[in-house]
Amino acid sequence: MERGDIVTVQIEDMSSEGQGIGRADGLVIFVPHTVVGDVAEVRLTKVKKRFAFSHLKEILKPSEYRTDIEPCGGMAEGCGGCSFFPMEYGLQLEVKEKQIREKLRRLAEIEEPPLEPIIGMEPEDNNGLGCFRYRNKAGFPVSTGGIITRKGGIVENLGVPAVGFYRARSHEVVDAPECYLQSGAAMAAAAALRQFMIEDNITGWDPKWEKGLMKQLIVKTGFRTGEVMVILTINGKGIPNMQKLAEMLDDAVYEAGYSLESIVLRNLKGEDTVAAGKNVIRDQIGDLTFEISPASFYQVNPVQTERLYDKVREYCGFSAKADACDPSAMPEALQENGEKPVILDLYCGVGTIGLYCADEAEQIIGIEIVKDAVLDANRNAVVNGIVNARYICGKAEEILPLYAGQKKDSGRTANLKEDASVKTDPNLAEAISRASIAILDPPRAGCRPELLEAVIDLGVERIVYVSCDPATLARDIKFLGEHGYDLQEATPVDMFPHTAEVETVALLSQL
Ligand SMILES: C[S@@+](CC[C@H](N)C(=O)[O-])C[C@H]1O[C@@H](n2cnc3c(N)ncnc32)[C@H](O)[C@@H]1O
Repeated sequence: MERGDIVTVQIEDMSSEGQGIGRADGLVIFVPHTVVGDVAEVRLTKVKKRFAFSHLKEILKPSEYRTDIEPCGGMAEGCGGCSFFPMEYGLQLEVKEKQIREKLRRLAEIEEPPLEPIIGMEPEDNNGLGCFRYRNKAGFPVSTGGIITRKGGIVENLGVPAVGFYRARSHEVVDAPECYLQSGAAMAAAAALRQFMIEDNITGWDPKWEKGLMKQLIVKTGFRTGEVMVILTINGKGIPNMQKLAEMLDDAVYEAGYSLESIVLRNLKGEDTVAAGKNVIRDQIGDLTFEISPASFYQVNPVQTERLYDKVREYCGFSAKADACDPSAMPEALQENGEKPVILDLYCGVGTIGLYCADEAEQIIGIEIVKDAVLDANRNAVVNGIVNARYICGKAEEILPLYAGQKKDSGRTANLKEDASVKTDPNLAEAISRASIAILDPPRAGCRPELLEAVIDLGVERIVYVSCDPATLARDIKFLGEHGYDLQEATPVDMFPHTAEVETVALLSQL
């Protein structure tokens, strides 16, 4: 078969990027915008030895698993964000669970992975919106279809402002007056910015010439507090008529039922300046309050975050948040004397997971690379009256090995590994040497081997691994398995309905 051939395929499976997978003439064929059970006519666009990519020409027979919900305006325009949207939500969950099982089989080499059923969203979640409008963070790229520089240096827009999303597999910005995933506050702020750009003839970022003012709008919403932060990434020092924009954003967010608490300008180097209001917004998870800075990570699906963190508590050996610690579920060494464990919260962000478990810990020690997030984490401990949490700013894979090295070399302190830039604190070193639980929640790339080796050297009893990429999770589980930590159980949590993304929490312990 070759490029340009027209082929009929039955879709049998889904790829981790959300494309349908069919077979013809011994070739695996990836087909966008299809669902398991569809029969589709496709044109091959790239043909390799074993697989081919294709363009969907026509659905000849629709799958029974197709949703009957109309796509939103953005999707109709080609927004590539919701690749799982055509599938009924129940099938989305099945596909995600299957993908994790297969990754654990293939990459972690576990024949029968101990995988629990995926935790999906319920129809009554999110004030009855179920698995829609669940996101508390929206990032809208901005464009005016390019810009042109006239004689005399006057810069003009070539098109009208689009505040939206990238077209699938491209950097073209698609305007999206509607999106099924974003909060009302995010969509209202996007509409206000679009209107302001039209009225005040503001230029949009043009990547070709690296010119134009407005590059990106980010809206963070505290679902439990209603507080909203708007971050505008701009190519310049300020926005002409900023006061007018601030008022338009404030009115729009208020009308949507939220409260605009902060407007931040971010330059192209990623440096933030508060243009109006506060430098943080607040939100709540369970009975705890969190302050979140512009640059800090915060989980995007608040309903599922509580379920995710409750699963983390369960895997740490703690019972549900409101109940007392269940001693029979605690790490063995701690069961005898009823001691509480020292918990490492690695890649801790604003401290959420560790602080959520702090009532059952002797001490929480968090490590995080983003300085503002570490400052947030320290304040969040204080805001919640938590006194047993400490935070270190730096790369987890550099900091933890320094401390783990001390435990390994104990008795030979003269030979301690020392890094000129990072001084180890003897009190922290003593606490870290007694850590019995390590919570790992790395970015998509997973953990560096140096970090995993340090966790292994510390000899913790439990590793609770929270992952947003099943492939790197499976790779790290394999590594940990080779060093004495067995996968006991894993639970997928659907943090990102309608997209191909999925979160997993895994419990590993020593053999
Ligand atoms: C997936 S987030 C998890 C944050 C937090 N546990 C939560 O639930 O909100 C990953 C965090 O790791 C941080 N990070 C990324 N690379 C890191 C590194 N090498 N060392 C420490 N932290 C890192 C990011 O800034 C981010 O806050």
